[in-house]
Amino acid sequence: MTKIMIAGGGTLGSQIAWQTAISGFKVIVYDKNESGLEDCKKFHQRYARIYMDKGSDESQIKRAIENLSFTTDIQQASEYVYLVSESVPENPKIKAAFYQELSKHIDDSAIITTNSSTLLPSDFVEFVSKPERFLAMHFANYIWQNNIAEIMGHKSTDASATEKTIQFAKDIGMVPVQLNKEQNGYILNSILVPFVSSAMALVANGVATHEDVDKTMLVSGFASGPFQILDVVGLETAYNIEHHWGTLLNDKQKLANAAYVKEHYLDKGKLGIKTGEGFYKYPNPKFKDPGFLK
Ligand SMILES: NC(=O)c1ccc[n+]([C@@H]2O[C@H](COP(=O)([O-])OP(=O)(O)OC[C@H]3O[C@@H](n4cnc5c(N)ncnc54)[C@H](O)[C@@H]3O)[C@@H](O)[C@H]2O)c1
Repeated sequence: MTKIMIAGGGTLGSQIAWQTAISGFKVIVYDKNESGLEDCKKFHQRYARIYMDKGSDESQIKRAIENLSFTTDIQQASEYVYLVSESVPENPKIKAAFYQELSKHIDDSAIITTNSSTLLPSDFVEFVSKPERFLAMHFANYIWQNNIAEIMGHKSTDASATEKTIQFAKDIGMVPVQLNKEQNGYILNSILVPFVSSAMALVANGVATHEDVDKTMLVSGFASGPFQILDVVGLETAYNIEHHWGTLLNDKQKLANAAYVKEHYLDKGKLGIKTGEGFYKYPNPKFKDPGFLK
């Protein structure tokens, strides 16, 4: 059976792993931290319930669980792998170190994909052993309903690696969209990141509360408010993006957004839905109150 390696078992890696396993592939989740693997297994219990609510039967759930294995050993994870999907933190140093380590163990025939939200495959090309088999395959949070896969190569990605990645995306139930050239943030995050970043600026600058920002967008016809989205994304990832791009572009507002999120949320262990609290408290966030939009 075709074996897929998911690197990083956090918010997105856990979802890609589950979706891949329930689609019939053997999946090994590699995480540097034992706690990352434990969290991943807990996320999977939640996804099992969500998928059953969406119509999966018990035998499909059982098969997904049987298809999944977990390790902190990158050498073991790399054996006989057809495709790697990387979801380690949105931090260039961490990703570069991961690719350097992976390159020591992975077979030359494997396709290697990054799920980075805003970085480019060409940022990491020097750290992978076979650049021609390296590209981005970017998923969206809540993979079971937001089933997009943005496929984006760099200048020397082989057409055959791209085609195989598109086929894999289809095989796991995604709608693949191929970009014509590299773009930080692909299509989705080229639009979404400025949206949530502007919302963070309003709150960090004391213009409005996060609740009033969300209320404004919801009453104006948006399906979700930016702070609802940020809690789903996870505030560590939001912080990493604002901090990285703020530093690189010398963008003081992005750095102020990052500092605000760190002080008020990360330092207090409030990382979003995954820890039960971010901008809102779960399972009964304020935006679910009947009077929220009044
Ligand atoms: N959260 C989202 O909504 C979202 C959506 C699309 C893409 N992404 C991208 O996916 C990637 C992961 O984001 P996330 O939100 O899942 O992060 P996360 O913080 O929830 O999970 C990261 C996981 O990686 C593990 N890890 C840390 N260093 C590692 C290493 N060197 N090797 C292996 N594992 C390591 C951590 O233990 C953790 O389990 C980022 O590049 C992010 O931009 C995130």
